[in-house]
Amino acid sequence: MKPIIVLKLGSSTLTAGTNRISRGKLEDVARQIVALRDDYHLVIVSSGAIATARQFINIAGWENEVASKQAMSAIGQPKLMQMYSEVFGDFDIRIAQCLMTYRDFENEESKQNTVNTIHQLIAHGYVPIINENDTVAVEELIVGDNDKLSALVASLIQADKLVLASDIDGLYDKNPHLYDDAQHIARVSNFEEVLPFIEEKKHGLGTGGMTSKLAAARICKAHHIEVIIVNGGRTNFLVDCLQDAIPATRFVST
Ligand SMILES: Nc1ncnc2c1ncn2[C@@H]1O[C@H](COP(=O)(O)OP(=O)(O)O)[C@@H](O)[C@H]1O
Ligand SMILES: N[C@@H](CCC(=O)OP(=O)(O)O)C(=O)O
Repeated sequence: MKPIIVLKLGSSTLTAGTNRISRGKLEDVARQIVALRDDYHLVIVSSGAIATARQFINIAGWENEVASKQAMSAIGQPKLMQMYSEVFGDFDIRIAQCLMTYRDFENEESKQNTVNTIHQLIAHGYVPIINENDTVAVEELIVGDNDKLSALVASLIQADKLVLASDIDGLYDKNPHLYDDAQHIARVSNFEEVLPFIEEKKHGLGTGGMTSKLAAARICKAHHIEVIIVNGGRTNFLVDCLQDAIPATRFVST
């Protein structure tokens, strides 16, 4: 079997900084999958269900509370998958949807069923697109942004690499949004050294930020999976980061 790359795409990458899912970004990802598919199997962990719902429904009257977000996710998820299907279909990429929760990683039977499903899909040339099942679990809605989910998926299916698309070129020695003199970090081998570098701009609920990306990298390190944080706003970001052609942060898995 070819090595597996798990690619995590968050809402900010998928919307390309706008309030709509960017078909241009989906095309960019599709083109890269085509470029890589002789060498790798691709598995996508995608947020964006709520962002998709926002562009289809009049959100006035929908409170910004967890239950409303769950309902919006249920509305947006099939529309998001429709967009993936349309755009990826133009590139002859077939897709499948898997919805999961953290609890599925605690149950041996669920874990085995998940592995079987994903391996069957990739063996038949399908790209699994995974999101949290927001109807039955709300962990990522409240505290995360699918970073941890993507790390659990990568570990479970014994992926070769996890690529986390961010809104920034990776990790710096301090938050560049807060400090002009922040220095980029290309490689990390020691987590304890970099933890103090994280200083999130937003506080409270609803942001994963670098904190959840480091948590994801920590999970993967235990399974010897390389993690790369790259700026998903760059065109061709996945292919380029694999070739070390753009700035990114690699967490070496030795
Ligand atoms: N040391 C750091 N280096 C880089 N980014 C940092 C750092 N500390 C905090 N951050 C924040 O993490 C953000 C990237 O995390 P990401 O999960 O992609 O974004 P978000 O969850 O905000 O959509 C950056 O935009 C930045 O605000
Ligand atoms: N699962 C939900 C939300 C996950 C989430 O918070 O992700 P993100 O919007 O990338 O911070 C969705 O697809 O909209």
